[in-house]
Amino acid sequence: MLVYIDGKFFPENEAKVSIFDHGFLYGDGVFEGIRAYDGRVFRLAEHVDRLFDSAKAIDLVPPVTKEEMAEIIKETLRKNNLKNAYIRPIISRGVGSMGLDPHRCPKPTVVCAASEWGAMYGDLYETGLTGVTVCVRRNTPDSLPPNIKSLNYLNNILGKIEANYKGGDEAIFLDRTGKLAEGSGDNIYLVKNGKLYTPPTINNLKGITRQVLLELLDKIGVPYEVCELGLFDLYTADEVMVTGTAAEICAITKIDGRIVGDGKPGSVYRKLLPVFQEVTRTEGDAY
Ligand SMILES: Cc1ncc(COP(=O)(O)O)c(CNc2cccc(C(=O)O)c2)c1O
Repeated sequence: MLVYIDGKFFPENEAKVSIFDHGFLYGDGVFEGIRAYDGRVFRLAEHVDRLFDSAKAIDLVPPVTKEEMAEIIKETLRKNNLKNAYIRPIISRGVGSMGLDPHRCPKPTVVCAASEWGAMYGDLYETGLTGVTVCVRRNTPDSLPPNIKSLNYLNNILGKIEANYKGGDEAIFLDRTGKLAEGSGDNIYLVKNGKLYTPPTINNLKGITRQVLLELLDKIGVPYEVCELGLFDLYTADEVMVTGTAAEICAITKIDGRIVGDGKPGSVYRKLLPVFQEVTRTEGDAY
Protein backbone atom coordinates (compact mmCIF):
# COMPACT_ATOMS: atom_id res chain seq x y z
CA MET A 1 0.00 0.00 0.00
CA LEU A 2 1.27 3.53 -0.77
CA VAL A 3 0.68 6.13 1.91
CA TYR A 4 0.56 9.91 1.36
CA ILE A 5 2.64 11.97 3.78
CA ASP A 6 3.12 15.71 3.21
CA GLY A 7 3.20 15.68 -0.56
CA LYS A 8 4.87 12.34 -1.21
CA PHE A 9 3.75 8.69 -1.42
CA PHE A 10 5.67 6.05 0.54
CA PRO A 11 5.45 2.23 0.63
CA GLU A 12 3.63 1.37 3.87
CA ASN A 13 6.80 -0.05 5.51
CA GLU A 14 8.50 3.31 4.93
CA ALA A 15 5.46 5.41 5.83
CA LYS A 16 6.71 7.06 9.03
CA VAL A 17 5.98 10.23 10.95
CA SER A 18 8.26 11.75 13.59
CA ILE A 19 7.79 10.75 17.22
CA PHE A 20 7.89 14.51 17.85
CA ASP A 21 4.70 14.93 15.84
CA HIS A 22 2.13 16.22 18.36
CA GLY A 23 -0.41 13.93 16.77
CA PHE A 24 1.68 11.07 18.16
CA LEU A 25 2.79 12.77 21.39
CA TYR A 26 -0.57 14.19 22.45
CA GLY A 27 -3.26 12.99 20.04
CA ASP A 28 -3.28 16.58 18.76
CA GLY A 29 -4.90 16.19 15.38
CA VAL A 30 -8.03 15.24 13.47
CA PHE A 31 -9.02 12.50 11.05
CA GLU A 32 -11.79 11.12 8.89
CA GLY A 33 -13.05 7.66 7.99
CA ILE A 34 -14.35 7.57 4.41
CA ARG A 35 -15.48 4.78 2.11
CA ALA A 36 -15.18 4.24 -1.62
CA TYR A 37 -17.67 1.92 -3.32
CA ASP A 38 -17.09 0.64 -6.87
CA GLY A 39 -14.65 3.43 -7.75
CA ARG A 40 -16.61 6.32 -6.21
CA VAL A 41 -15.84 8.11 -2.94
CA PHE A 42 -19.06 8.30 -0.93
CA ARG A 43 -19.96 11.78 0.42
CA LEU A 44 -16.41 13.06 -0.12
CA ALA A 45 -17.28 16.76 0.22
CA GLU A 46 -19.15 16.14 3.49
CA HIS A 47 -16.20 14.24 4.95
CA VAL A 48 -13.70 16.90 3.90
CA ASP A 49 -15.99 19.59 5.34
CA ARG A 50 -16.15 17.73 8.65
CA LEU A 51 -12.37 17.18 8.68
CA PHE A 52 -11.87 20.93 8.26
CA ASP A 53 -14.53 21.70 10.90
CA SER A 54 -12.75 19.37 13.34
CA ALA A 55 -9.47 21.16 12.55
CA LYS A 56 -11.12 24.57 13.07
CA ALA A 57 -12.50 23.41 16.40
CA ILE A 58 -8.95 22.69 17.64
CA ASP A 59 -7.56 25.86 16.04
CA LEU A 60 -5.49 23.86 13.55
CA VAL A 61 -5.08 25.51 10.14
CA PRO A 62 -4.68 22.76 7.51
CA PRO A 63 -1.71 23.32 5.15
CA VAL A 64 -3.88 22.26 2.19
CA THR A 65 -7.20 23.55 0.86
CA LYS A 66 -10.36 21.43 0.90
CA GLU A 67 -9.98 20.90 -2.86
CA GLU A 68 -6.37 19.76 -2.40
CA MET A 69 -7.43 17.40 0.42
CA ALA A 70 -10.14 15.88 -1.80
CA GLU A 71 -7.58 15.37 -4.56
CA ILE A 72 -5.09 13.75 -2.13
CA ILE A 73 -7.81 11.29 -1.11
CA LYS A 74 -8.63 10.44 -4.73
CA GLU A 75 -4.93 10.20 -5.67
CA THR A 76 -4.31 7.80 -2.75
CA LEU A 77 -7.08 5.56 -4.08
CA ARG A 78 -5.73 5.73 -7.64
CA LYS A 79 -2.13 5.01 -6.54
CA ASN A 80 -3.35 1.92 -4.68
CA ASN A 81 -5.74 0.88 -7.43
CA LEU A 82 -8.57 0.53 -4.92
CA LYS A 83 -12.22 0.40 -5.96
CA ASN A 84 -13.80 -0.57 -2.60
CA ALA A 85 -11.85 0.96 0.24
CA TYR A 86 -11.72 2.58 3.63
CA ILE A 87 -9.77 5.84 3.49
CA ARG A 88 -8.08 7.52 6.49
CA PRO A 89 -7.05 11.13 5.98
CA ILE A 90 -5.29 12.66 9.03
CA ILE A 91 -4.17 16.21 9.78
CA SER A 92 -2.02 16.48 12.89
CA ARG A 93 -0.54 19.53 14.61
CA GLY A 94 2.87 18.49 13.25
CA VAL A 95 6.39 18.21 14.60
CA GLY A 96 7.34 20.35 17.57
CA SER A 97 9.46 20.32 20.71
CA MET A 98 8.11 18.53 23.76
CA GLY A 99 5.43 20.49 25.54
CA LEU A 100 1.80 20.60 24.52
CA ASP A 101 1.61 24.22 23.35
CA PRO A 102 0.53 24.05 19.68
CA HIS A 103 2.73 27.10 19.03
CA ARG A 104 5.68 24.70 19.17
CA CYS A 105 4.54 23.16 15.87
CA PRO A 106 5.22 25.34 12.82
CA LYS A 107 3.62 23.04 10.22
CA PRO A 108 0.79 20.47 10.41
CA THR A 109 1.33 16.98 9.02
CA VAL A 110 -1.04 15.61 6.36
CA VAL A 111 -1.37 11.84 5.95
CA CYS A 112 -3.72 9.73 3.83
CA ALA A 113 -3.89 5.93 3.87
CA ALA A 114 -6.42 3.58 2.28
CA SER A 115 -7.05 -0.14 2.30
CA GLU A 116 -9.45 -2.70 0.90
CA TRP A 117 -12.43 -2.85 3.25
CA GLY A 118 -15.55 -5.04 3.11
CA ALA A 119 -18.35 -5.35 5.62
CA MET A 120 -17.20 -4.41 9.13
CA TYR A 121 -19.44 -6.80 11.06
CA GLY A 122 -19.49 -9.73 8.62
CA ASP A 123 -22.53 -11.96 9.03
CA LEU A 124 -23.70 -10.00 12.09
CA TYR A 125 -25.64 -7.85 9.62
CA GLU A 126 -28.01 -10.83 9.33
CA THR A 127 -28.31 -11.69 13.01
CA GLY A 128 -27.79 -8.27 14.56
CA LEU A 129 -25.20 -7.10 17.07
CA THR A 130 -25.19 -7.54 20.82
CA GLY A 131 -24.99 -4.13 22.47
CA VAL A 132 -23.93 -3.41 26.01
CA THR A 133 -24.26 -0.06 27.77
CA VAL A 134 -20.97 0.97 29.32
CA CYS A 135 -20.12 2.81 32.53
CA VAL A 136 -17.71 5.03 30.62
CA ARG A 137 -19.62 8.18 29.69
CA ARG A 138 -19.24 9.89 26.31
CA ASN A 139 -17.05 13.02 26.45
CA THR A 140 -19.04 16.06 27.48
CA PRO A 141 -19.51 18.92 24.97
CA ASP A 142 -17.65 21.26 27.38
CA SER A 143 -14.59 19.05 27.81
CA LEU A 144 -13.72 17.39 24.49
CA PRO A 145 -16.74 17.88 22.18
CA PRO A 146 -17.79 14.51 20.67
CA ASN A 147 -18.37 16.41 17.40
CA ILE A 148 -14.60 16.75 16.94
CA LYS A 149 -13.29 13.70 15.11
CA SER A 150 -9.95 13.98 16.86
CA LEU A 151 -7.02 11.59 17.28
CA ASN A 152 -8.24 11.27 20.87
CA TYR A 153 -10.28 8.07 20.66
CA LEU A 154 -9.48 6.81 24.17
CA ASN A 155 -13.01 7.64 25.39
CA ASN A 156 -14.37 5.41 22.60
CA ILE A 157 -11.71 2.75 23.20
CA LEU A 158 -12.41 2.59 26.96
CA GLY A 159 -16.04 1.88 26.09
CA LYS A 160 -14.99 -0.75 23.57
CA ILE A 161 -12.73 -2.42 26.18
CA GLU A 162 -15.68 -2.57 28.59
CA ALA A 163 -17.97 -3.97 25.89
CA ASN A 164 -15.36 -6.60 25.02
CA TYR A 165 -15.13 -7.98 28.54
CA LYS A 166 -18.90 -7.80 28.89
CA GLY A 167 -19.21 -9.89 25.70
CA GLY A 168 -20.80 -7.16 23.58
CA ASP A 169 -20.15 -6.52 19.87
CA GLU A 170 -20.68 -2.77 20.38
CA ALA A 171 -20.48 -0.38 23.34
CA ILE A 172 -23.47 1.92 23.86
CA PHE A 173 -22.56 5.21 25.55
CA LEU A 174 -24.73 7.41 27.69
CA ASP A 175 -23.64 10.98 28.39
CA ARG A 176 -22.95 12.32 31.88
CA THR A 177 -26.65 13.15 32.36
CA GLY A 178 -27.66 9.55 31.52
CA LYS A 179 -29.03 10.37 28.06
CA LEU A 180 -28.32 8.05 25.13
CA ALA A 181 -25.29 9.22 23.11
CA GLU A 182 -23.95 6.76 20.52
CA GLY A 183 -21.82 3.67 20.00
CA SER A 184 -18.04 3.58 20.17
CA GLY A 185 -17.78 4.34 16.46
CA ASP A 186 -21.34 4.80 15.23
CA ASN A 187 -24.57 6.73 15.75
CA ILE A 188 -27.55 5.01 17.33
CA TYR A 189 -31.31 4.86 16.53
CA LEU A 190 -34.40 3.30 18.08
CA VAL A 191 -37.69 2.37 16.41
CA LYS A 192 -40.94 2.33 18.42
CA ASN A 193 -44.40 1.79 16.91
CA GLY A 194 -43.09 2.42 13.39
CA LYS A 195 -41.30 5.73 14.17
CA LEU A 196 -37.51 6.13 14.35
CA TYR A 197 -35.81 8.17 17.08
CA THR A 198 -32.20 9.35 17.37
CA PRO A 199 -30.43 11.71 19.81
CA PRO A 200 -29.43 15.29 18.90
CA THR A 201 -25.71 15.55 18.04
CA ILE A 202 -24.67 17.51 21.15
CA ASN A 203 -23.38 14.27 22.71
CA ASN A 204 -22.23 12.36 19.62
CA LEU A 205 -20.41 12.74 16.32
CA LYS A 206 -22.43 14.44 13.55
CA GLY A 207 -22.41 11.25 11.52
CA ILE A 208 -22.48 11.48 7.74
CA THR A 209 -24.15 8.07 7.53
CA ARG A 210 -26.68 9.43 10.08
CA GLN A 211 -27.45 12.24 7.64
CA VAL A 212 -27.85 9.73 4.79
CA LEU A 213 -30.16 7.55 6.93
CA LEU A 214 -32.41 10.50 7.84
CA GLU A 215 -32.63 11.43 4.14
CA LEU A 216 -33.60 7.84 3.29
CA LEU A 217 -36.36 7.71 5.91
CA ASP A 218 -38.32 10.30 3.95
CA LYS A 219 -37.80 8.14 0.86
CA ILE A 220 -39.23 5.00 2.50
CA GLY A 221 -41.97 6.89 4.34
CA VAL A 222 -40.79 6.22 7.89
CA PRO A 223 -41.39 9.13 10.31
CA TYR A 224 -38.55 10.11 12.62
CA GLU A 225 -37.82 12.42 15.52
CA VAL A 226 -34.51 13.75 16.84
CA CYS A 227 -34.95 13.81 20.62
CA GLU A 228 -33.33 12.98 23.93
CA LEU A 229 -33.54 9.28 24.77
CA GLY A 230 -32.70 7.19 27.81
CA LEU A 231 -32.19 3.62 28.95
CA PHE A 232 -35.93 2.99 29.19
CA ASP A 233 -36.36 3.93 25.51
CA LEU A 234 -33.44 1.67 24.62
CA TYR A 235 -34.81 -1.29 26.59
CA THR A 236 -38.38 -0.97 25.30
CA ALA A 237 -37.56 -0.27 21.64
CA ASP A 238 -39.01 -2.46 18.88
CA GLU A 239 -35.76 -2.03 16.91
CA VAL A 240 -32.28 -0.62 17.57
CA MET A 241 -29.64 0.07 14.92
CA VAL A 242 -26.33 1.85 14.49
CA THR A 243 -24.73 3.58 11.50
CA GLY A 244 -21.22 4.64 10.58
CA THR A 245 -18.93 4.77 7.57
CA ALA A 246 -17.21 1.65 8.88
CA ALA A 247 -20.33 -0.11 10.25
CA GLU A 248 -22.67 1.11 7.46
CA ILE A 249 -26.12 0.18 8.91
CA CYS A 250 -26.34 -2.63 11.42
CA ALA A 251 -29.19 -3.81 13.69
CA ILE A 252 -28.68 -4.39 17.40
CA THR A 253 -30.88 -7.32 18.50
CA LYS A 254 -29.80 -7.74 22.12
CA ILE A 255 -29.00 -5.04 24.69
CA ASP A 256 -27.77 -5.69 28.23
CA GLY A 257 -29.24 -9.20 28.04
CA ARG A 258 -32.62 -7.98 26.79
CA ILE A 259 -33.86 -9.23 23.40
CA VAL A 260 -34.83 -6.32 21.10
CA GLY A 261 -38.19 -6.92 19.41
CA ASP A 262 -38.29 -10.55 18.21
CA GLY A 263 -34.50 -10.85 18.36
CA LYS A 264 -34.04 -10.34 14.63
CA PRO A 265 -33.25 -7.22 12.54
CA GLY A 266 -36.59 -5.41 12.31
CA SER A 267 -38.80 -4.23 9.45
CA VAL A 268 -37.49 -0.63 9.35
CA TYR A 269 -33.91 -1.91 9.23
CA ARG A 270 -34.83 -4.39 6.47
CA LYS A 271 -36.46 -1.57 4.46
CA LEU A 272 -33.48 0.76 5.00
CA LEU A 273 -30.62 -1.60 4.14
CA PRO A 274 -31.34 -2.06 0.41
CA VAL A 275 -31.96 1.66 -0.19
CA PHE A 276 -28.75 2.50 1.71
CA GLN A 277 -26.82 -0.01 -0.39
CA GLU A 278 -28.37 1.47 -3.55
CA VAL A 279 -27.30 5.00 -2.58
CA THR A 280 -23.75 4.01 -1.62
CA ARG A 281 -23.30 2.09 -4.84
CA THR A 282 -24.63 4.76 -7.19
CA GLU A 283 -23.60 8.12 -5.65
CA GLY A 284 -20.12 9.50 -5.11
CA ASP A 285 -17.07 11.15 -6.68
CA ALA A 286 -15.41 8.97 -9.30
CA TYR A 287 -11.62 8.96 -9.23
C1 LIG B 1 -17.67 8.21 17.58
C2 LIG B 1 -18.30 8.03 16.24
N1 LIG B 1 -19.63 8.22 16.10
C3 LIG B 1 -20.25 8.07 14.90
C4 LIG B 1 -19.53 7.71 13.79
C5 LIG B 1 -20.26 7.59 12.46
O1 LIG B 1 -19.92 8.71 11.67
P1 LIG B 1 -19.95 8.58 10.10
O2 LIG B 1 -21.32 8.07 9.73
O3 LIG B 1 -19.68 9.96 9.57
O4 LIG B 1 -18.85 7.59 9.74
C6 LIG B 1 -18.14 7.52 13.89
C7 LIG B 1 -17.35 7.14 12.68
N2 LIG B 1 -16.93 5.78 12.82
C8 LIG B 1 -15.63 5.38 12.79
C9 LIG B 1 -14.64 6.25 12.51
C10 LIG B 1 -13.33 5.81 12.49
C11 LIG B 1 -13.01 4.48 12.75
C12 LIG B 1 -14.03 3.62 13.03
C13 LIG B 1 -13.69 2.20 13.31
O5 LIG B 1 -14.59 1.48 13.80
O6 LIG B 1 -12.53 1.85 13.03
C14 LIG B 1 -15.34 4.05 13.07
C15 LIG B 1 -17.52 7.67 15.13
O7 LIG B 1 -16.18 7.49 15.26
